[in-house]
Amino acid sequence: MTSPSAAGATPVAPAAPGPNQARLAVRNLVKHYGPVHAVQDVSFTCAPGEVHALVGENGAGKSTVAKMLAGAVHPSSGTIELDGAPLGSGRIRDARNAGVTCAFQELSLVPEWTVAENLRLPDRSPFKGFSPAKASRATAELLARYELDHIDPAVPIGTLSLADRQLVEIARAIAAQPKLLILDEASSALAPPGVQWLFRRIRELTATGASVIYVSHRLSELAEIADRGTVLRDGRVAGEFHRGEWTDDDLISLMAGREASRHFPDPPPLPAAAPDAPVLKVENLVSEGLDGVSLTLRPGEILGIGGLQGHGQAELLRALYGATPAAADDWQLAGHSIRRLTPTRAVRYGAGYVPEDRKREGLALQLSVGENLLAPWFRSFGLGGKPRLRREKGWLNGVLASLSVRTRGPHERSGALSGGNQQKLVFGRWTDRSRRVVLLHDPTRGIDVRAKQELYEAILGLSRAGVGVIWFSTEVEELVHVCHRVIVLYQGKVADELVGERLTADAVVGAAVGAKGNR
Ligand SMILES: Nc1ncnc2c1ncn2[C@@H]1O[C@H](COP(=O)(O)OP(=O)(O)OP(=O)(O)O)[C@@H](O)[C@H]1O
Repeated sequence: MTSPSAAGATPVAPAAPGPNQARLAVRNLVKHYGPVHAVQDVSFTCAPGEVHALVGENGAGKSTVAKMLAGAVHPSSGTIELDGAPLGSGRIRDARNAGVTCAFQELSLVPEWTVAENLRLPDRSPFKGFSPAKASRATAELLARYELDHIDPAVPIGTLSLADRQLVEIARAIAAQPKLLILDEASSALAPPGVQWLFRRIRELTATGASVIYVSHRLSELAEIADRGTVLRDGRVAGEFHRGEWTDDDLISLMAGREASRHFPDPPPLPAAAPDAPVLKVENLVSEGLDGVSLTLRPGEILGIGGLQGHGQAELLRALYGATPAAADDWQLAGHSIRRLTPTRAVRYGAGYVPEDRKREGLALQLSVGENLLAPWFRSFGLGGKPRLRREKGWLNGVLASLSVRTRGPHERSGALSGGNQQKLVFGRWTDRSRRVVLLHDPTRGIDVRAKQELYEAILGLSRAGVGVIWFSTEVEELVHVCHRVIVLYQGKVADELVGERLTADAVVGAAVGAKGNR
């Protein structure tokens, strides 16, 4: 550890590399977007075979650095060198030709194209110039080589789960055999087995001498995979850390610029005996991917949904919101008997939904922050459905402040916000709007540690206000610590229900892989 500080990390930029050490050398990088100083004077290096992490709170500048390395954004000033040759022209093609590939959290795949077509996409793809039949065969071989043979090369990529799309995105970046691979929150949609899959791929790649830039909010992943890392705060380098020489609290404090730590708050107590009428009840719910799920949700209850992605969690939440057709023997939502549910009706009855894919389903990026927060109520604003932001100013500013959304205000275009701050908007629209049931699909995905804490508090706030919460999380710890009760889905069915002493991480993971718990 190079640090003189008690926190175990150096609060200054790393020294410039020796001439033959660095594969990647980033020096004094700066990016301004008009008045926004997204990245200021950032320097770091990455050696061949090294995994270098970039960490920081939402809006700290990680993605902007990643995009400059990938050629998607032109730096305002500073230099980027790969094996001594200049990068940073702001052209993706130049970066790719130099041997840089990337996988982003916000997927760059074309939903309507097949898996095979998407894998053929980048210029440096191994399938360039192949006939469709040959490309399809090559895709199947490539998927098999990367342990992804469960994915059909011939299906449109938009029909896959977010996790599978993420795996394809990563596979595509790796298949080009880059010198430098950039993974920007590429693991955020992956459950533990998917993350281990990714680590296997990274180790194979670094064994060939390739370097990896790894952006993630999941500190446990960094401990396992990162050799070194740079902490960004407000666009600047706040410190550097080395494998095995840091603790979660060190990094969190550096990211936040103050003493901070991660803890999981306990859910508020539920009235023990009073069996309030459930705010939601379904018996034998059947839909695509769901094979007869029954559950009840009490007012104020936080019900976690566990299981590996693809076992019906997304389908369950979508069905309960009326976003996909579903039928049940008995279905009650906030006192309404349901035969057929639509999202409009679900909102009217008091339901809210945070979808899996915030960019495709959750936000209209061209609309302002305020319009996105008010989107579910557009109809109630009368003709044209455009809300008057000024009239809603108090509520809007309250939501933005309570979730610490980094924005210049309700009028800012949502597309200009960092990914984590966009995610907060999708959640924020359901707070404090007389909801009875809120359905959450992995809402802390891509969110930094401090923001997670704020989101946990916001979820607890819903619970205290009597709102029933159904929360699917890929982070098992969240389910175990912050939920009252957890049901684990396996192959579209409830495999286990865990509560009290039985609610442990091992039990959730065991049920997720189909192991029989000891009842
Ligand atoms: N196209 C843009 N126009 C204006 N401002 C932008 C643009 N892209 C990013 N920013 C701003 O630059 C800052 C850094 O954003 P960036 O996306 O790099 O953060 P980040 O650390 O990757 O955050 P997250 O963890 O939430 O993804 C933020 O204040 C963001 O609002």
